[in-house]
Amino acid sequence: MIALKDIKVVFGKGTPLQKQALNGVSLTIEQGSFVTVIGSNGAGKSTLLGVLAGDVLASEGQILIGSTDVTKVATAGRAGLVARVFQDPLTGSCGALSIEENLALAARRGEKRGLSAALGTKRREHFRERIAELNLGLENRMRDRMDLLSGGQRQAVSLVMATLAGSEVLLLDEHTAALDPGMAEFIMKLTQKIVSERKLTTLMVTHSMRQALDFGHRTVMLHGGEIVLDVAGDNRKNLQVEDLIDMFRKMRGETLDDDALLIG
Ligand SMILES: Nc1ncnc2c1ncn2[C@@H]1O[C@H](COP(=O)(O)OP(=O)(O)OP(=O)(O)O)[C@@H](O)[C@H]1O
Repeated sequence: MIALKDIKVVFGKGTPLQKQALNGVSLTIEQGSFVTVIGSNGAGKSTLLGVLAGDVLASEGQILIGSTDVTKVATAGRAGLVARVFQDPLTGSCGALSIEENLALAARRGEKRGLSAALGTKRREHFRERIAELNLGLENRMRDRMDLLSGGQRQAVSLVMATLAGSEVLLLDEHTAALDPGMAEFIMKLTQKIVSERKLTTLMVTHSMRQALDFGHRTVMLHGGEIVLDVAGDNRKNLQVEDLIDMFRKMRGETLDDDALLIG
């Protein structure tokens, strides 16, 4: 379970560039629930994921993950609680390390022991099995450097990495946006499988209205650092992509001439 209570985030406080990125966001997400997060550029989506991951500290408010108050806990202190996959496949894994070394590091998140202790024969076999489940043939390339993989292969490995430390919360920051349509579809199927099998509490930021409605249990729209839409159940089932695009138009007070981008 995640609970955000009246979260405010101000960047550059007291400077001419002061920006209120989140303005009183309250959100409770049940264990195992999958929430899609939409909103126009600058709405506060990445900041919302940032306050959950700990790399942005809230100026006001309280954050609970399970029963732990993490409001003042920085990223390293939340590593075993929260996993994150980024838009850029190069972020979140180390290109100079092999697939199995990256997996070993991910499995050790939140712990202090080194890499060599993490790569015993049993663990190597376990990692190999997890990677074989992807059906991408990467189990035969466990000692290849990560930077030899395609963007999609790397995102697939990143998703496996996100599950290894036993975190209950998964944050997905437009993690299919840089992939071709076929690979994006593969990664979304994999995401759904992992989230439901492991009952992960998940927030997925997306610019695709289709993705926002097709995946997960609930959709939240941010605008100007506030939640302006929060739908689940039948209300969400009855929503069409066009309805969301209309809402974007109204929020922005303008006509979108790039609707195709949002539909995709
Ligand atoms: N580190 C920072 N310093 C100053 N301002 C920031 C910082 N991070 C974000 N902002 C500002 O806070 C606001 C919210 O940004 P955020 O990145 O959360 O939006 P977003 O909804 O993720 O947008 P996008 O869809 O463009 O990624 C924006 O106005 C942004 O310029």
